[in-house]
Amino acid sequence: MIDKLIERIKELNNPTVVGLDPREEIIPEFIRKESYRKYGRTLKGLANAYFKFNKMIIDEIYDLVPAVKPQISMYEELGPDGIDCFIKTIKYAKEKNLIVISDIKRGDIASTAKSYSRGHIGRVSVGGNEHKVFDADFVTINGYMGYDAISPYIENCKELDKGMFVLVKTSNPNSGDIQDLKTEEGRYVYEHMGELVSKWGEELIGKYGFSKIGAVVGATYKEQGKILREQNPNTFFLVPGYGAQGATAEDLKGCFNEDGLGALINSSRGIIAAYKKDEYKDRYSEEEFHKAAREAVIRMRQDLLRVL
Ligand SMILES: O=C(O)c1cc(=O)[nH]c(=O)n1[C@@H]1O[C@H](COP(=O)(O)O)[C@@H](O)[C@H]1O
Repeated sequence: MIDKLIERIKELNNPTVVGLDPREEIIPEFIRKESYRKYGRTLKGLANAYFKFNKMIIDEIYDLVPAVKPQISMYEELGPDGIDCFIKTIKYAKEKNLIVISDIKRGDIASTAKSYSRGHIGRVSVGGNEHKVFDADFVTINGYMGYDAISPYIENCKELDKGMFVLVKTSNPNSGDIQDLKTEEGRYVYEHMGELVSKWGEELIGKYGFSKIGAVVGATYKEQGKILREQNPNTFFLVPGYGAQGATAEDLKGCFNEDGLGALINSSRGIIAAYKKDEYKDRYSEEEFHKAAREAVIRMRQDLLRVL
């Protein structure tokens, strides 16, 4: 799947992934009203609104970007209806030939991780009957519990051609609380985690020289991105932080190698809530939120290609 992702990035000349992180406050009123009329102001009503929102965004950007990244928290908090919307969103995105990164950031002991892996990128067996549940192409994983917390996903990555992105240097303001501590050898913890991820992925390297096991490297940490890129030539980066978190194209340039590969840049609020921003408000109505999202994708691509 990492090879397919790289091929799609090359075909579209666009290393962008759109984060599908719906929140009630960014769903346009016409979608909320219609859904609440049908299902009431209920969790089901909001989950239905999320799917309508996601579908309109996907229909507007599927020809421009290689991937989407639904963040499971926004769906989980709505309970079963939210999970149903998450599953329907993944399914619809894949029907539109989009690669799906399920942002689940799971981390647990091997026996538990096995269930996460089976549900999200594997198959669940019921009386010998194999079921695909979430069926994402990639998942995000927290590997700070060590190798046994990620090893159960490797089997599915190998057998079912899936992938994962392991947290290495996260984009949040306090990532340094742990990730910037120094090891006995005098390296930063994030460097050590980067090296572990490289090692964990060395058996899964595809034809473009990148492993199915990638790393999450925040665009908000320019120097660290450059260091990690140099230290881990076979590790593909999922790079959040652009746009809403303040990172710019210059900040993330170091995440790419000299061939302009090696990173997939995420933007969630910057794309799906573009219509609420001043530079879009006067040209797009709420009903045209998906058109604003398309323009935001086009502008992001131009911004990225400017530095590549
Ligand atoms: O795993 C992630 O995707 C992730 C890692 C990280 O270090 N920082 C980070 O922001 N993310 C996710 O990337 C998305 C960023 O959203 P925006 O800030 O709206 O573009 C959210 O879904 C976050 O959960």
